[in-house]
Amino acid sequence: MVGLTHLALRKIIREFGGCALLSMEMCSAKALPYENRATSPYFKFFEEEKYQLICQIIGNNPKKMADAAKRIEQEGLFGIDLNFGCSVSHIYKQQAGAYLLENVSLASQIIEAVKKAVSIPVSIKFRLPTQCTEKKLILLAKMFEQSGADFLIFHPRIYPDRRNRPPRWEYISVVKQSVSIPVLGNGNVFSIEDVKKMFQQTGCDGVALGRIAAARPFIFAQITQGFQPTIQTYYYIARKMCLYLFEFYEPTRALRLFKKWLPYFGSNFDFGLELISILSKAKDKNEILSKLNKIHNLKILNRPNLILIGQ
Ligand SMILES: Cc1cc2nc3c(=O)[nH]c(=O)nc-3n(C[C@H](O)[C@H](O)[C@H](O)COP(=O)(O)O)c2cc1C
Repeated sequence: MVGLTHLALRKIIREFGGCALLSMEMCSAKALPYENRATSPYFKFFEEEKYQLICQIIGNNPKKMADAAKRIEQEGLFGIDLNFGCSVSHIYKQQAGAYLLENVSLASQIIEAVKKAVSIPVSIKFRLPTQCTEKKLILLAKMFEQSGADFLIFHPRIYPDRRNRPPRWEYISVVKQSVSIPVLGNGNVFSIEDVKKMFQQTGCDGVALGRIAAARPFIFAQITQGFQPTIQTYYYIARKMCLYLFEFYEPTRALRLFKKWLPYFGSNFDFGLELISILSKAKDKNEILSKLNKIHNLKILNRPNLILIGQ
C-alpha cells in the first residue's frame, strides 16, 4: 500500500508476529531494475523479512514487468504481485493497474512473460472489472490461472467505486469457485469476526488485510495467536512508528509518512480526529514524541472507524 506498507509498519507488524505474507509498497516496473536499495525510498527491505515479503509491481509492458520480476527474484524475496487493481486516475490513464482488466490479452501476456522470467510465486491483485457480469469475472479469473498465476488477491470493488460503497464479497465466492489456485479475499475486514465471516461467506483460501494492518499492526497476532492489546499497546505503536520512520527515512519523508499514517491510527479512538489534529501539527520527531507523552485517556473503539479512510 503506497505510503503505508513501508519498512517501519512492516517491522512493527513483524514484531507482533502472526502474519504469513507481507507486501512492500508498490514499485514501478520500469524503474525497479535500476533501483538502488540504499537510496530508493520504496525498494527497501530487511534481510530477515525477505522470506515472507512480496513486492508488487505496476506497469503494462510485458518485457519491463518481466525484467522487474527478475530483479525481485534475484533479491531473494518470496514473491511478486502484479497490480491489476489500482484505480487511481493517473495510473488508469497510463493504461496500467485496473485498466488491464479491460485489456485481457495484454494482461495475459504480462502474466506469461513474468512467469517465464522467474520461478518464485506470482500473484495477481485485482478488483471487479467495469460493467461486471459474473461471466466476465469468471473468464478473467480463469485467464489469470491459465496464464500461470500462482494465487489471486481479489478486492471486489468496481473502478471507480469509492470507499463508502461496501465491497461485494459475494463476488469473492464467484472467483473462488472458478479457479483451482488459492484466492485471497480483501476488502473491509477490520476485526477477527470479519475474518471469520469472510472465510465463511466466500470460501476463500486466505484473507488480505489492508487498512486495518496500518491501524492495528497487532491484528495478525490477535487473529492467529490470541494476542490481547491494551491501551499501552497503542501508545507503544505510535512511539515505535515515529522512531522507526525517523531511523529508516530522511526527516522530511519520515514526517510525511507519519502524518499519512495518523488517520489510520486515529481511527481506533473516540475523538480520534482530535488526536490526529494534535499530532499532525508536529514538525519533527521530538515534537511528535513530546505530544504523544501528553496524550492521555484515549478511548479505544471496538471497531476502528476505517470505512471512509483511504485513497
Ligand atoms: C493509502 C492506500 C494505498 C494503497 N495502495 C495500494 C497499492 O499500492 N497496491 C494495491 O494493490 N492496493 C493498494 N491499496 C488498496 C488496498 O490494498 C486494499 O485493496 C483496499 O484498501 C481494501 O482493503 P481494506 O478494506 O482491507 O483496506 C491501497 C489502499 C490505501 C488506503
